[in-house]
Amino acid sequence: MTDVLDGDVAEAPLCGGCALQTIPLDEQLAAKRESVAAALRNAGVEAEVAPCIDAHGTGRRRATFHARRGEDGVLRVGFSEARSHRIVDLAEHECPILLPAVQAAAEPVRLLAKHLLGLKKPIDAVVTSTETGLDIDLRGAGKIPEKLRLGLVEIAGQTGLARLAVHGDTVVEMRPPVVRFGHAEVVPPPGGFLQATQAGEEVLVRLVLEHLEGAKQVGDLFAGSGTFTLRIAVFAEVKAYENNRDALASLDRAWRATAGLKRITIEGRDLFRRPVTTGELNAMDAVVFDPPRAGAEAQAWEIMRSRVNRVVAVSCNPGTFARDLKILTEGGFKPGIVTPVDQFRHSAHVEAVAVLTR
Ligand SMILES: C[S@@+](CC[C@H](N)C(=O)[O-])C[C@H]1O[C@@H](n2cnc3c(N)ncnc32)[C@H](O)[C@@H]1O
Repeated sequence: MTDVLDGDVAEAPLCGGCALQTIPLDEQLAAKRESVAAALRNAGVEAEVAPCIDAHGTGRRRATFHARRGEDGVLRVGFSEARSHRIVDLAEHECPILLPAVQAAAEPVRLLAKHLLGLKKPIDAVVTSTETGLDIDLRGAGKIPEKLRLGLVEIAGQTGLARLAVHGDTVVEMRPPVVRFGHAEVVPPPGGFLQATQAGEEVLVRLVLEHLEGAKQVGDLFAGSGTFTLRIAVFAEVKAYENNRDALASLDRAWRATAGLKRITIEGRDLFRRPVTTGELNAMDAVVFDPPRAGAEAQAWEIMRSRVNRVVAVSCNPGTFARDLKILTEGGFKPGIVTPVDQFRHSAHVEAVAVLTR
């Protein structure tokens, strides 16, 4: 079953990001569930794995487009072809996974990349659809000469972008690009992390909040701009840790501007090098962690040695998820049901949420 996720399928689709496009959806979901179950079995973790929840919803609200000039001199904007550097141009192909607003962002990106053609650099554009319009962060351009920056501002205005940034530095903000986490309005940093689909965010939040029921002091580790923190703060005080200080500043501003939330304290910290210590953890009655693909190994050891007795683990990598859960089980934690969540339709990616108690 997991072979399906290797993407080695007959009639592989044109675009490399969607290796599973020809596989029926129920088989994709079954294979994703099995990849989580297999990773847990291989790590020696005994846990029941629920069916995979389809969280594609209305589509991906965030994508990275490549803008490249081909050997024929034509500028193309889109995704890489399977096993190739050629670009599948979004002007010629409708992408089956993107929100329409994100698909439409290919045209502003084309104008922006065309404007920067003289730099002869491969440009990537991180595109996010927000409540107030498109937020685009261009990467790969290096330092932009002032004259070219003015042109970028003009194109952003003509195409109605909410915000345009280059390498995370805002070039122009026509309107703050707002996303809503519960009651809080958040303006994430340019290119900052957001769950890939709105439906995915809602499913992950629902599971995390269910697993935290009754907690009063919660640690949110790898908190980003506060996807979980700002919802948890409705019923518990939260300490949020994250190494992206701009994301934490967005979280903090949103907390200060939102009535009715309990106290949130933030700390910028590299949790791989300096995990939250047992002493700090002992003041919490539950911890959530949602690390990048490398997982939360150093953090799992600290939690295992602490007096915390409830952990909610969220992950985008079954292998490191299983490894981290194994560490926790060695400290006496027992996993409850593990729920796989699919917000990356047609790709091999899968997320999982588990609660562990002792
Ligand atoms: C999968 S995202 C989850 C973010 C947040 N929980 C959410 O749902 O929006 C992982 C987060 O870990 C942060 N991160 C990556 N490496 C880190 C590290 N070494 N220490 C602390 N945070 C890190 C990233 O900046 C990102 O915000």
